[in-house]
Amino acid sequence: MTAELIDGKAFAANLRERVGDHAAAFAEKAGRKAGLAVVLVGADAASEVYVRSKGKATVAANMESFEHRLPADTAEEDLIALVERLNADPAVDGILVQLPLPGDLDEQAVIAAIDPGKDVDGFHVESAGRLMVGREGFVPCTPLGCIMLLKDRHGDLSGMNAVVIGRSNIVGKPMAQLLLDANATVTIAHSRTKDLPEVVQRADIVVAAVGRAEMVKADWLKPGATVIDVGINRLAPAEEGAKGRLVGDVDFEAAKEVAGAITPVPGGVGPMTIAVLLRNTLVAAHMHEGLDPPVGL
Ligand SMILES: Nc1nc(=O)c2c([nH]1)NC[C@@H]1CN(c3ccc(C(=O)N[C@@H](CCC(=O)O)C(=O)O)cc3)C=[N+]21
Repeated sequence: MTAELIDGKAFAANLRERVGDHAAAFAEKAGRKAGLAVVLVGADAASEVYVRSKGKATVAANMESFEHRLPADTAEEDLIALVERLNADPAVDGILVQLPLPGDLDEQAVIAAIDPGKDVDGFHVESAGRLMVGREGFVPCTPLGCIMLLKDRHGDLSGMNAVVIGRSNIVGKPMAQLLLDANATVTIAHSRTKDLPEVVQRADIVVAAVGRAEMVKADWLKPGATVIDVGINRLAPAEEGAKGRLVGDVDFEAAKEVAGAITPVPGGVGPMTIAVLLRNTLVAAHMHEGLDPPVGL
């Protein structure tokens, strides 16, 4: 058996297209475009790539992109002062501070400075709290993208056994909450979990978000399971000067012979993250203008 590929890239392109249409309508109504500010501290090469592709996708979706690049040795108070300026700027609907932050900048302190109404990453404690208690708020982009893919494939997730591997604040924990809200039976596994293969064996849905290349093996999977691979790991290049291959947290080649459906890396969850970021920004813009957020995005 060969698993169906879950084409996150195509799903994301479709979502970006719909966001773009709604964003054009928003600009007509509001007399301004929705705006996303991205703050990059330091010059991490991978972060540069993400920030550039976010900027391009933002403009392509009829929104305004504001990029702020600060040196790696920026003082925390200066970074927070920038966030506060963006909070006060009516052209900015969403603020994303690219993580991880270099040096000993306190990520929690910086995120806490973001106006929760502009927290399109969903990383603020207010956003996390709202998600946990079931109130409206911004949901982190990667897990929201994953649940969109799962609902698209399965419709109703009620009663399904879901195993989330990883317990980060940005993926594992919100992912588990979203699955719980969808009435799945949820297990969160992590580095201290005993007999992970046995835990994964019971799962109808596996979400792998550990950040370890090809860690999840095919023979752990229940045949027919749906596998969402959040990992983006670059393997060491075979030859000098070459770029290493990008792989997920799942041993894809073997897993696709057991799974019912699986996301590839690249082209799976990654593109969804950016599409959902644009979606969240457009929702924020509607709220800032007192307009009803677009339905069905
Ligand atoms: N505050 C904050 N918010 C973030 O959302 C955030 C962040 N910090 N820091 C870095 C991570 C990483 N991230 C990705 C987004 C898109 C792809 C993506 O589109 N990946 C492509 C491949 C890209 C490639 O070739 O490197 C894919 O999977 O097909 C990957 C990773 C958002 N992040």
